[in-house]
Amino acid sequence: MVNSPDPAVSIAGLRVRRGRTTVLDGLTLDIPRGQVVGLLGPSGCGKTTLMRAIVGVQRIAGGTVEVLGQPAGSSPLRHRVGYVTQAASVYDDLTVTQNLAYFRRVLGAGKEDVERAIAATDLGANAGQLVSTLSGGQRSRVSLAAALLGSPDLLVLDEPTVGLDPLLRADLWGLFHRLADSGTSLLISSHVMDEATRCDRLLLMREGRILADQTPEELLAETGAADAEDAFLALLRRRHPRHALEDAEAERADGADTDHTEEAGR
Ligand SMILES: Nc1ncnc2c1ncn2[C@@H]1O[C@H](COP(=O)(O)OP(=O)(O)OP(=O)(O)O)[C@@H](O)[C@H]1O
Repeated sequence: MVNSPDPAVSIAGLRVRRGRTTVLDGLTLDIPRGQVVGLLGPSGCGKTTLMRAIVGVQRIAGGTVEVLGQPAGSSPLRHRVGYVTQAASVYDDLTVTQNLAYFRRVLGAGKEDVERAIAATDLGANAGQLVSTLSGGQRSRVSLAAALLGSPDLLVLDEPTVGLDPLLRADLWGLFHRLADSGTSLLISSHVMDEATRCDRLLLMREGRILADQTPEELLAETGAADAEDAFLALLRRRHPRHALEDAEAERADGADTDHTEEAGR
């Protein structure tokens, strides 16, 4: 983990509408450099939308997004930001090596990058295999390998560990931390709460808002919860207005003689 005073990403007052929905409504946050930052929250809370805004492919309705000191999506960032979407974005009718050789040429990265990316994602045994014959997990690792070409300064990975077995997940988190140790900044989304403790820092998101922006240790200490899932629920009760309202309504429905001692301590 490398600390730096300049954030990798700096977001102020970000508003995004998708269709008729306001998905992000005034989001402000910084993502530090050289750390593995987890973006966690339930399905539909806006994780992908936030990532799209950071890589500069999302139309925004207001606010600013700066990446590595430049406006998100600007041309100097083209080779400095790697993005892996949830859908594998590699060619089925090419082998792993052919895919990476193609993307390397597009990016203008060095030839040695192909071998390095294959080794980092543990795809050596599959290098000569057509992507159409790979398993889902192997295929998503090819997308990740493609994102590693050219050694980007910021990697934005949308649910990279979905569908992977526990051993592969552990290997990938090991790779993420090695990349962070060498100075890469990583933003990794997941809706699997038990991945929270693998991150240097966490952004917990709910309905387009950031509920928490802290280290896993701080989150557990602050909430007194045993794990990230419980911490998330505790934060929801404390901080999320809609749930606070629902709790209050439930209490009112319970009647005037309810004992509120426990509720007050939350
Ligand atoms: N193209 C679109 N048009 C309209 N609404 C959209 C569009 N894409 C996403 N949304 C809505 O925006 C909200 C946030 O979606 P987003 O994909 O950012 O969530 P997410 O947290 O990444 O979810 P998941 O974990 O399921 O990928 C959701 O309510 C979704 O229905």
